[in-house]
Amino acid sequence: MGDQSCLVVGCGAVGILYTYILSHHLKQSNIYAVCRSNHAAASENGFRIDSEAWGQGLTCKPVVVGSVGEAAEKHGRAFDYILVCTKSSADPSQMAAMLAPAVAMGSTRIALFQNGIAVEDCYARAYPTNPIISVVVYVKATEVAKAVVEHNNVEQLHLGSYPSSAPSTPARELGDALASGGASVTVHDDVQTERWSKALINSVWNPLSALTRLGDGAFLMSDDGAEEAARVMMRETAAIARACGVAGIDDELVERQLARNVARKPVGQKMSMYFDAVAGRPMEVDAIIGNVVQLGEQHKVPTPSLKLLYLLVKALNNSFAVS
Ligand SMILES: NC(=O)C1=CN([C@@H]2O[C@H](COP(=O)(O)OP(=O)(O)OC[C@H]3O[C@@H](n4cnc5c(N)ncnc54)[C@H](OP(=O)(O)O)[C@@H]3O)[C@@H](O)[C@H]2O)C=CC1
Ligand SMILES: CC(C)(CO)C(=O)C(=O)O
Repeated sequence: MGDQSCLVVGCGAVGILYTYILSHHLKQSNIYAVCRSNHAAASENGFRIDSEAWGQGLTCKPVVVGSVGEAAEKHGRAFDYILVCTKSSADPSQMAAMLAPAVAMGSTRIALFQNGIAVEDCYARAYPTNPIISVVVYVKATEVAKAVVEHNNVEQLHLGSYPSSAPSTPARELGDALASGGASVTVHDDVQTERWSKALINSVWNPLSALTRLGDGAFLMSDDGAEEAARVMMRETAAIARACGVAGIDDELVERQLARNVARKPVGQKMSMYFDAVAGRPMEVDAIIGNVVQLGEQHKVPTPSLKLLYLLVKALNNSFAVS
């Protein structure tokens, strides 16, 4: 991948972390970063990361652009890789269409560094002959100032091709590049098990965090019935995963994931949806819970608790547009 080119779309917390990682492997002049609100700061100073895992004051200077079109024009040809690191709160089909000037049909590898379920679908539909790489991201990182990211010591990526029947080489090669830059990477033949394993957490705890404004531990302390309510919703997500044919998502895994929340009593962790909610920003409602509920309906899985959680968080999201 050394001489290859990469376009990063969505240069917030996750985009900046993995631009930095790739800058160890690719020439910085071959890495283009589409920046919006942090365009001025990134153009002037590049990206800066303070990480408990990797060190303080880390920097990299990709080619900063304001749009995908500008990137394609400056680069003069399509990119070998596109990393999509936006939140999937906007219409994903619009985001997929937006990539077009930078994509060589059939060859540009499009990697989605995003939370949620079925986030790959729009990209696979828009670019049916391109390799799509699904990336499940475990980090805790925040853009604390324009183009400056704070990252704790958690970092783990799970990669796989989408659909899982597609050739695994693109995911393996991107995995090798990220690992050689210092990321912790596991490449899977079927990454959907990892996606759904994380969805057990995100589909339940992100909406709970946004609606209650509590960390997971504090939610669990709020009532004797809180743990059972969370378990029921996580089990509903697991049942949908199984109905979709995803292996390894059983109630034992639900208990292992729930144990992490329980261990964080009495305060715990607030999820990304909480931070979007308090800022009144659009939340990743469809990707994180809406698509899960929809798949449940398609497969006729009864999910009364998860559906109620979805309706509540969707209404909260709508309130940001009207208030
Ligand atoms: N941060 C974390 O710890 C984790 C995040 N994730 C997931 O990773 C994904 C990215 O999250 P994160 O990095 O935190 O999000 P951020 O909000 O920090 O960054 C998103 C970036 O995307 C940019 N963006 C949005 N739309 C566009 C667009 N149309 N064109 C160009 N840029 C755009 C935003 O620009 P602007 O500032 O102008 O809005 C922002 O810079 C999400 O799916 C999230 O759920 C997963 C695990 C952990
Ligand atoms: C669960 C967590 C914190 C993991 O990174 C996350 O994905 C989120 O907050 O959306």
